[in-house]
Amino acid sequence: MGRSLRAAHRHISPYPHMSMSHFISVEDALLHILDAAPRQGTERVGLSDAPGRYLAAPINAPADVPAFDNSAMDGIVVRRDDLTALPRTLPLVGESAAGHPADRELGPAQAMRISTGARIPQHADQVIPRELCDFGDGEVTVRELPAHDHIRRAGDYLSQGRPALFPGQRLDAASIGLLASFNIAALSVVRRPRVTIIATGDELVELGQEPGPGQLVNSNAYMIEALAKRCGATTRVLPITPDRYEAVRAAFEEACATSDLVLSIGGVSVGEHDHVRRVLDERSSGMTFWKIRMKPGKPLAFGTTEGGTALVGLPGNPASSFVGFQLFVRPLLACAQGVPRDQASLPRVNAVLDAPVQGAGRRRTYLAGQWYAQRGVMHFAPLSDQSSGNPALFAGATALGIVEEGIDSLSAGASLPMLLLPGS
Ligand SMILES: Nc1nc2c(c(=O)[nH]1)N[C@H]1C(S)=C(S)[C@@H](COP(=O)(O)OP(=O)(O)OC[C@H]3O[C@@H](n4cnc5c(N)ncnc54)[C@H](O)[C@@H]3O)O[C@H]1N2
Ligand code: MOO
Repeated sequence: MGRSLRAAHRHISPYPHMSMSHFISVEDALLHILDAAPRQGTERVGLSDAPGRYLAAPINAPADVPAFDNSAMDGIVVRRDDLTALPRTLPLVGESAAGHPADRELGPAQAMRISTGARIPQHADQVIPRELCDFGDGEVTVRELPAHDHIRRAGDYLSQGRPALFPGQRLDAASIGLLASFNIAALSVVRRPRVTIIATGDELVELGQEPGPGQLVNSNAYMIEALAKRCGATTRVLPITPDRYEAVRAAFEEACATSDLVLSIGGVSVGEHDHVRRVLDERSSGMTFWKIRMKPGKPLAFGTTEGGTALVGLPGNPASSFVGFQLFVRPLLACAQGVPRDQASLPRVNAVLDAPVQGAGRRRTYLAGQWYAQRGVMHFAPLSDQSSGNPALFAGATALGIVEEGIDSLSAGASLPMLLLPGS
């Protein structure tokens, strides 16, 4: 794939006179990126270190769940055949409590106290919740027969050997609980992708330094690092790289040696000091594209090295970097960790727009906003200043509203799709 796309890319002039029809669509860009997602190896981790990791191999139930027939209610346990006529009084012959199963079987015309989760004694086949019983001295009267037997049979939830968790599944609290119930203390997960972040720009100063005239803090590196960590990666942020071709090339060289993914920030547009694209092209065995029909985030470069490292050049504007990450890098990191493609992107739902918004002609527009639900209907409230240079834009955003290509404006009340941003 790389070779033919590289050829296609070479055929197209990549510079400013490039027409909009040569820009790649968001969907095509994503397909190319996911085709090149680096494959991660696996490693073993203890259960406490497993939350948020991605399962490497299926986990089958090692035994029936539940492991033994047990009661779903507090009450008594009887033989159903003894309750053909009600009310019926039966002698209480013992108890099966959780953790203390009865040491005897249940005989005919007998009842036994039982608690939720306690083992069903042999020959018993009906639990009666205590609300349907009257207790006397050493006996119990059953007033009513419930419709259900209130017994959780061995293997009802999962039978031994059945697949319970699947490769690519992110280990959340519930799956960690299930693994613990299987008595699994260590397991195989996908190795975390190693991401190196290269911020380029002579105007940048390191966090904690005082910006001089015309300078600003390298804030994007921290935003991108936070996002990459949230997506399961380990991260390394290189010192700020000046706007010199040799410096950008050296930074990429260093990063590629130890990374599954190199993310650069800035210097990817057409300015005289923008060197990322050239370096990325030189390092790639198949640079796949450069410009995407979207706003913000139009200049986004992608390639892969001979060694399989993915290279993404994110634009420098904070909103452009953020959107580029959410649309392309998030799914790339998810797929690299085994998530199926159709689950790798942000969830998309339809919403009602709260205020009028502008589109961007032939580019698809992504708007920062907040979602809320009112009477079962999802709404999208766009934030006020949608400038891609605004570092405050996405700080309060919970959704990305989408204005499709070719739509110049949408009025309040219009329907639009939106992507839901996960909290991070
Ligand atoms: N003649 C043209 N100029 C520009 C075009 C174009 O098509 N023709 N595209 C514009 C668009 S759209 C974008 S997006 C930007 C992207 O440019 P770069 O990726 O080359 O980014 P820079 O020029 O390096 O920086 C843009 C902006 O972002 C600030 N920045 C950069 N890095 C950081 C960082 N790590 N932390 C915080 N802020 C950062 C930088 O100071 C600039 O203000 O190009 C347009 N220009
Ligand atoms: O693509 Mo740029 O991100 O419009 O500012």
